[in-house]
Amino acid sequence: MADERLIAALDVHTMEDVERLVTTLGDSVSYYKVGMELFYSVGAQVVTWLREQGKDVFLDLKLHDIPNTAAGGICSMMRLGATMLNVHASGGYTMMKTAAERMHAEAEKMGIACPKLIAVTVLTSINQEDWEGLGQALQIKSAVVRYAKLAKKAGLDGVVASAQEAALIREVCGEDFLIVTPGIRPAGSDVNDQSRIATPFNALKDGSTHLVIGRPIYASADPKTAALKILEEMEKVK
Ligand SMILES: O=C(O)c1cc(=O)[nH]c(=O)n1[C@@H]1O[C@H](COP(=O)(O)O)[C@@H](O)[C@H]1O
Repeated sequence: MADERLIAALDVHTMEDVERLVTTLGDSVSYYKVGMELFYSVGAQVVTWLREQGKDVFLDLKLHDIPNTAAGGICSMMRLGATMLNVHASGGYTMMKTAAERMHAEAEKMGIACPKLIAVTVLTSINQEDWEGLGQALQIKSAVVRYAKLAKKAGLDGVVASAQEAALIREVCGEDFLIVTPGIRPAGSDVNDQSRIATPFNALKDGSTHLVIGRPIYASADPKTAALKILEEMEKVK
């Protein structure tokens, strides 16, 4: 049966691929992530279709712009009916706060449920070397916690962060804060382009509330069995 903590990433670019994967996974997955590859290819119809199948949708378009533009983009995404949306925390406190306030006001005006708004901290593909190459002086962990605190202060519901920072974020941002974690790799699977990775078990144990998992499921020869194995591992942390 589905576990709402699992968000399967639909990193494909046709509706046929989406329909095939969602049908194959059936009741085992109830929450999907639509990212830029799919959204830029097929548009809003994928969100509508997933909602019609009774699925929750994390619309991951990682907005990063001036406050007015990012807030307008978030409101447009909200009108599509997604469950969760995101911006980059590096867009700054004012951008995050403006986006959250406008989203809440617009949801109230429309009389619809407000989606969760979360902030991407430091991408899970970034390692310490990449990070220093950007001229960043803080350790990645310290930067992630700083971004998480800013996101919380700005009124966001949580962050995207690796499992390696989850325990610290939980300590600083409290129990209700969402920690959505990509870079999940079951033991023995390919790391691909990720850097700060963890197994499903360790991520949940360290405080992640949701696991975003792409290739270990959709690129597997048998996606349903891969998902069921991950769900079995997740069951061990309740
Ligand atoms: O916002 C995201 O979802 C995200 C943030 C991040 O820091 N790292 C990251 O991998 N992601 C997304 O999570 C998914 C991970 O996919 P896999 O590496 O294939 O499991 C991809 O769709 C990424 O776009």
